[in-house]
Amino acid sequence: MDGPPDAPVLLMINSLGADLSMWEPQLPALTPRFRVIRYDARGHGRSPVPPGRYALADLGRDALALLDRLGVARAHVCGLSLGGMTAMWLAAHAAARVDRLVLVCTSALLGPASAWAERAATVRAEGTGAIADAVVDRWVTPGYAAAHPGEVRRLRDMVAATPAAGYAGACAAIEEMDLRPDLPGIRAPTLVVAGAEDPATPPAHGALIAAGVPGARLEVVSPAAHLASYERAGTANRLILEALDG
Ligand SMILES: O=C(O)CC1=CCC(=O)O1
Repeated sequence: MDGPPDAPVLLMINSLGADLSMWEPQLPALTPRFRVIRYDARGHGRSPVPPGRYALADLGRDALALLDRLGVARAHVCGLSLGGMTAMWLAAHAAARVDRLVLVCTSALLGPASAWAERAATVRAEGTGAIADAVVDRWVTPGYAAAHPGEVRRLRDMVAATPAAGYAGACAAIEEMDLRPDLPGIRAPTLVVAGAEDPATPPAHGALIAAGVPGARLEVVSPAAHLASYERAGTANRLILEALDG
């Protein structure tokens, strides 16, 4: 946890193939105002890696268990991609625990299901190293990659360090997810952030969420690919602060 102990709590949830370090570019801007809780989603980073397929509800209940353990009754929630899906699940199924929502480069329905099954099978057979380059190609724009080779190596290493069973288990959660019916019931004030050049969850996915959640607002950041909060940290931080402070 980072930030003043008595500040409002902000829970940040990582994407598929990432760990809690993906939020490091947010810390200098957010920790003066918020008690920031970052954690590794199940199957990722240093969290346990249960065998088998995960469901989005598993990931959501993990987040609730963490809040319970930390004695946090209610938090703002910010998630990117799979983390954003978990955040939407929380807002829909545990509304009393969620204050405001920031959904970054995410989707309410991310098909085709067969692609997730195939990716999981590849990872189980060959490891996460086999897909790491392709994943990072979707995370940052070519311009950013050319200018920041060290960051690209770091991101690639993060993907490759994700346990294969955890990555594959989380693919199943995306394969089976359809949050579209939940969107109209979300009452948390919601900001949706999309990356204009995101090939994984293009802005149309963010637009669908913003159209479905009452009162939600969409911001499209450019140039930015899937890891928009990493590539365009300054813009993302400003938007997050506006959404949570407003
Ligand atoms: O790796 C990708 O294709 C992008 C992605 C989808 C869900 C997620 O968390 O990352």
